[in-house]
Amino acid sequence: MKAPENLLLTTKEMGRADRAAVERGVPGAELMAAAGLAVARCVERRWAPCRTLVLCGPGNNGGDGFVAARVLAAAGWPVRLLLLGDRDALRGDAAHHAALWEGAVEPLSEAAGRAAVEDWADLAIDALFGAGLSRALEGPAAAVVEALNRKALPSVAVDVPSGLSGDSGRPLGALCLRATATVTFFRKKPGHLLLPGRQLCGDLELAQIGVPAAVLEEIAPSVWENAPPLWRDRLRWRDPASHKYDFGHLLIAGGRVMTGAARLAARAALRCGAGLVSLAAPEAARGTYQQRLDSLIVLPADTPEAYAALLEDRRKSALLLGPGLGTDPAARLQVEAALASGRATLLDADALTCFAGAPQDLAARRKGPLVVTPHEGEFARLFGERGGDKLQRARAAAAEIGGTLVLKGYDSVVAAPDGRAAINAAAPPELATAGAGDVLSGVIAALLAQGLPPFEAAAAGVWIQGRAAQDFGPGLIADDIPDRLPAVLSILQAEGAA
Ligand SMILES: NC(=O)C1=CN([C@@H]2O[C@H](COP(=O)(O)OP(=O)(O)OC[C@H]3O[C@@H](n4cnc5c(N)ncnc54)[C@H](O)[C@@H]3O)[C@@H](O)[C@H]2O)[C@@H](O)CC1
Ligand SMILES: Nc1ncnc2c1ncn2[C@@H]1O[C@H](COP(=O)(O)OP(=O)(O)O)[C@@H](O)[C@H]1O
Ligand SMILES: [K+]
Repeated sequence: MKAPENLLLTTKEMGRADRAAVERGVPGAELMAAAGLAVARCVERRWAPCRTLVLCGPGNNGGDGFVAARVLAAAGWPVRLLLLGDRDALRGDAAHHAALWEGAVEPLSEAAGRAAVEDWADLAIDALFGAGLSRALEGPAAAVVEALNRKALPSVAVDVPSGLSGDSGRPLGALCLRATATVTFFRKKPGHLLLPGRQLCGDLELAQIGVPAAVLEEIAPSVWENAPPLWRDRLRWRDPASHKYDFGHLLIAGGRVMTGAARLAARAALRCGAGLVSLAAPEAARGTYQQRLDSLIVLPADTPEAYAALLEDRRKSALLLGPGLGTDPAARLQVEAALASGRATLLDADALTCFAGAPQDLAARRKGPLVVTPHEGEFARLFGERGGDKLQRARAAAAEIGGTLVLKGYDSVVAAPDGRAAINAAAPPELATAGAGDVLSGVIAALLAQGLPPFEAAAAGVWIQGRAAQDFGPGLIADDIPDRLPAVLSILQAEGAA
């Protein structure tokens, strides 16, 4: 299985992993002991001993809390433990570890929870609900989470902050803990990476607790955190025998007015290793396109027919349309010609708007590999308002158009039509600037031109663009990104060779 270390598990899949581990002879109580120990170690690493309130729920998340409380108390920390529900109602491994806790078990009522937070605790461990949360927080759990958030008390959440869905990254009701840190086990969940979950988790730590990686084979999950192991071996590097045509020829369609967008894409594509980059443009704009980028080939395309004629050269291995293209009928005809050519095609921005409200038309015209890169606004324009979380919407839309879809943002989702998906968690918010998406489209299109399959090209492109913008800080503009791409590529090349 590809990149198993980056796989994300839904809460249901994590439950299966847990059961599969037990079936393979790893006792559940040991998994819980390791989970609680990891939580305690996280606390010890981050804070000096201080008054620590452990909030335990009625399920196994609470069981982890009992273990963490025991470890910290044994190390001399002042610990109070408040339990939601009846101690006698605890089952299985949670009951086992509760029995090993020698301190007091105080009932968690609304008043007791609030008072402990307001008058006593320096720090809280949230072991109320994890994967088993099935509805909005209410009663004492809601009251204590509300008090924690109001006081902004430092907190470590076990598995997920209570109130959050580990699958969607959204709170199940109005309330969710805003944790300082979250410790999760075996593999991350989509809700740890999707917004707002990623921010509600605070710093995320992943702990290995003894679940054997082999259980992943029977579960066969298909969602990953986007990272190089998923696609690094597909990247192409030059060697002494290399010829520019080995690295593909990308053709970008340039519009008449917004010429900066396609220029940004072209510069990024050249920096990302495409052997040749050509830009087809109407006469009025050709001079502008040629400025400041001598390695770009500018070709005449005054009509959709002239553009289509350029596609007869079979060496053009990928097509990019959208940035600055315009949305007039001629633009739509150009996009149709590209789709009909069967060439690997990336559609962004205006090229997607040409199919507003009619994704079925796009799907019907597609003859070859396709990547589309909408932001939320373009997504809504193309597909209409859709329900579901970001991951669900991206996967459904990708299946519908038969192409790979990148739903952009801080938590970009890359979804393939076969159900594979990657969630990106390595993009700085400074990318929220005009033209950053044009750079992304150039990066992905360059990888398509070099022969990467659409899902890998899109996932790699999203990661590479994010990394190139990392650590720049305030003031980043899209023009800064292309020239920072080579450094990212050098690192990837070195890692691949290692
Ligand atoms: N590999 C694993 O899966 C492991 C899981 N462990 C822990 O086990 C947790 C999952 O345990 P559970 O499945 O028991 O689930 P939880 O402990 O998250 O919660 C389940 C319980 O809460 C109740 N409940 C759900 N929503 C409620 C609400 N809004 N108000 C009141 N009660 C509510 C349910 O009826 C059930 O009794 C994980 O999050 C993790 O912390 C660890 O013990 C280690 C191993
Ligand atoms: N808050 C954010 N954090 C991280 N990345 C972001 C954020 N907002 C936007 N981006 C990224 O910046 C790029 C913006 O693309 P887009 O909205 O198409 O802009 P434009 O059309 O101006 O180029 C995308 O790669 C997107 O994922
Ligand atoms: K929790």
